[in-house]
Amino acid sequence: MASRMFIRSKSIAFNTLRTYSSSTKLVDVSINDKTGIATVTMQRPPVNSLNLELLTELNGALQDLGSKKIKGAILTSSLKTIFSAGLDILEMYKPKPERASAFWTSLQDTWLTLYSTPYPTVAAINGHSPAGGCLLSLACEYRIMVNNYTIGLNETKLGIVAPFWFVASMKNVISHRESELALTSGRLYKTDEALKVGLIDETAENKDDALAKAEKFFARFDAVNPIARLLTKQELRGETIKELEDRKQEDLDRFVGFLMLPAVQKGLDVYLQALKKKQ
Ligand SMILES: CC/C=C\C/C=C\C/C=C\C/C=C/C(=O)SCCNC(=O)CCNC(=O)[C@H](O)C(C)(C)COP(=O)(O)OP(=O)(O)OC[C@H]1O[C@@H](n2cnc3c(N)ncnc32)[C@H](O)[C@@H]1OP(=O)(O)O
Repeated sequence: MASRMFIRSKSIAFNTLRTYSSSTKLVDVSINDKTGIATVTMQRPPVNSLNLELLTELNGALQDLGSKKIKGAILTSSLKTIFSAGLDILEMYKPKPERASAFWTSLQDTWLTLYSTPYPTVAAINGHSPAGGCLLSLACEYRIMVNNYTIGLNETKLGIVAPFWFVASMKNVISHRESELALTSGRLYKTDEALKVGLIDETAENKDDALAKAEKFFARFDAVNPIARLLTKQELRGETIKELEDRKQEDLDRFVGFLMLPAVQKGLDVYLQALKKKQ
């Protein structure tokens, strides 16, 4: 990507641990030379809502890492209290059909990339993570969440329906029963509740603690053959990936068609007004 800036800073004393860094406006990537761990940071204030541009940059960054020799990648946020507020509602509210198509395709592609990375992935969830934010976390292999935030697929609360691959992502992590209860009611779990049902794997005191715990997770693979690890991951995730690949166009058509329904637009309008009135 033309706007991407590559910096190699081996000789800079204060930055010796970040020998590779690639930063776009919305996504920062740094690779720690000592540990081989990449940190991918979403940085779209105020809430890291996922719009076309953020998703495109995120997908590009995750794909670039596939060609590097890294031990693993951590997905996190630059914001103090929010991992990601999910899909940018403004991409769905009164959308132009071409923009809505490009937006949804970029979400499908980002999920496909993240769900199938050759390198291990951890979501360091350092803030609230509703809906699309939860989806990104679910696409990682391991989730570590800072205390006192919320996470879940709350789509029904917006009057919208989580597509089949959102549901599959959830069901591949927590039980079918718990998924049904959570998705139909649009439940957002607090960090400790998410741990109890297995939606997250560990809790953390703060972001630094989450990053340190992520490093320990990657260390589990020190004695594991990387090809065996990857083939096992593919075996476990392949069916879900194939289903979206096979039904990509159908899923896109459903999304765009769904957005054009007056009742859906009305629901989004009410939700947006409620968000604004909150202050
Ligand atoms: C059959 C099926 C076929 C097709 C399916 C069709 C449709 C399904 C499609 C998609 C699934 C959708 C997935 C999603 O991700 S929808 C988004 C869900 N997200 C949320 O519900 C989160 C909403 N936000 C919040 O709860 C809070 O903002 C949050 C807890 C994240 C942060 O709270 P805080 O108090 O720190 O900030 P706020 O003052 O609330 O927000 C600041 C600012 O940001 C705006 N905002 C917040 N979230 C979003 C968002 N997701 N998109 C756009 N804008 C957002 C908020 O309005 C404030 O704006 P302003 O007042 O102008 O400052």
